[in-house]
Amino acid sequence: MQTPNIHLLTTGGTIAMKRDPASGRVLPALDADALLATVPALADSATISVHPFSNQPSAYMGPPQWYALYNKLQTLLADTNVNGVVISHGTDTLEETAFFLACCLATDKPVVLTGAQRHASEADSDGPRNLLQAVNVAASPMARGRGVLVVINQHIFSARDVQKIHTEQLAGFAAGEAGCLGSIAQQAVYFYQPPQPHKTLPLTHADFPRVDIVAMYGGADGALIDAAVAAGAKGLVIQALGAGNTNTEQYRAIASAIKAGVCVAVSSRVQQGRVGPVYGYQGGGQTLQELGCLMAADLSPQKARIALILGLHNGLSAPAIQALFY
Ligand SMILES: NC(=O)C[C@H](N)C(=O)O
Repeated sequence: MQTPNIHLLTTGGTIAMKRDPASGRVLPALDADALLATVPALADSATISVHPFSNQPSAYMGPPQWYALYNKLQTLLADTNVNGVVISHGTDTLEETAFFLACCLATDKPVVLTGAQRHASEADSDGPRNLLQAVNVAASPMARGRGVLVVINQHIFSARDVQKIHTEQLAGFAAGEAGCLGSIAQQAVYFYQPPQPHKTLPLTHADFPRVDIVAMYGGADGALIDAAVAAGAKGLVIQALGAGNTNTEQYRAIASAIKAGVCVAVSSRVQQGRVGPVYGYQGGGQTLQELGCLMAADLSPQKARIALILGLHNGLSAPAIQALFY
């Protein structure tokens, strides 16, 4: 059997960081070749070509970097000899990059993101194992047609549902009620469900509208919502309470944001479950929906923001953006 051809696109993150002995700081250290060299066993699984994209913390990723990554992936995936792509990435915003790409990359080939919770100078860093497992998934014919995947700690997640749930533990990612799509054991890849069809949105240009996330909390007022509108936000995601609730002060600020033409989506600070028009007191989800707010289903605020950015980027109507959240 022919060895699969996998492209490894390196972006940085803890997987490529080490503690600098002089300063004691954990900093980017491994370039793409050095990262590849941390896993000699990769050569048994695939023929790998490395593509350095960046070497930075994932906190430095955002729409311009996601767009550049998307363009790079379009080129790599067009190569008919390539079986799949692995992207090494910091874990802090890994789910955002994965979701952005999942929303717009139209490909049947596996695109798999991975990272590490422990940096490369820790004796028990999880980076090499995660990288090996990500390559095994990208090389697996069973991973085709499943969109963008995330592989961490022997689990395979969909980009839509995965979330970082622990700051340090190796089992730092989960997918809430949706659960994981599959797992890896002794290098063998298992999926628990058949691939689900999903739609993608084209990226037509490099401009992405400003969309801010504003949190609701006990005693919050509308000042940050007003500030986001004044800063030029075209969209806002409210990180609401519970099933999508705010208070009177935020309700009033949201009403004036909508009047000013800003598209407002409601998400929740609670990690699992959906938002909806449940409560009818002023600021409750029902009253926010009556104002014209969209309900971001079970998407986290950071993913609802990406869906909103892409919906506005494509000039979609409010109902079409609402449909994107599902
Ligand atoms: N574990 C990690 O990769 C965290 C790191 N700060 C990053 O996201 O770049």
